[in-house]
Amino acid sequence: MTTQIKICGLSTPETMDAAIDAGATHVGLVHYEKSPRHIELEDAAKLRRRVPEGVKLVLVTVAMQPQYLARCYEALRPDVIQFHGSETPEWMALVRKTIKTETWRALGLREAATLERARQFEDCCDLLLFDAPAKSLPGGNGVSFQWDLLQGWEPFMPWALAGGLTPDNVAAAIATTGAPLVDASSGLETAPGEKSVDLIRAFCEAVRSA
Ligand SMILES: O=C(O)c1ccccc1NCC(=O)[C@H](O)[C@H](O)COP(=O)(O)O
Repeated sequence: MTTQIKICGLSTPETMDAAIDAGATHVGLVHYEKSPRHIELEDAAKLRRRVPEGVKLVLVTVAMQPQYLARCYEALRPDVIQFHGSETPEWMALVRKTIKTETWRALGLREAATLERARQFEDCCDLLLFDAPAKSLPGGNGVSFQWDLLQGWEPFMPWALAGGLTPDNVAAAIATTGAPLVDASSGLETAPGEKSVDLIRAFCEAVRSA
């Protein structure tokens, strides 16, 4: 099974095109003002138009208010809404019912117990994104977590791996966890929020070679 690739935190046409050309299956836009990858809706809508059929646009949100989430959805029509804040299963189920789009729940994986607690999201989202626990930001911190926490875990729903992934460590991450989808952001940047075309290409190549 080919590992799927999400390049997250894109903000320019050049890097969006590079991610798509390099074979990313998912491209992420962060709409969260505290992030160095924050993109305004107007600019996000322009990038949305560069995403072809077959590549999924992921809108990354953090505890967004309902009305504003609806406005963002209308502006971007993302294929996936990623919840990266403290959104509850009830809230996510409501969104999924109302907006009828694929939803992902990001979870900071610090201990094995989190994998059990994750079952509460089984019926209210389509995928669990295991990331490093929140630090200065809810996500996008460029920090890996203990991948061996996932060894022996029997997935009860689709899942993905994030947190500190780079072209140099992603093969080991896949070998350790068997992740069906890998998600990277900071590790593909030369400065906070500045994605590198070369690092995007190298990451996608490293996943394909893993
Ligand atoms: O990327 C951000 O700045 C961000 C800010 C707030 C919430 C989520 C954010 N990113 C979500 C992602 O899916 C990242 O790709 C994921 O956390 C991995 O990031 P990194 O460790 O930098 O590769």
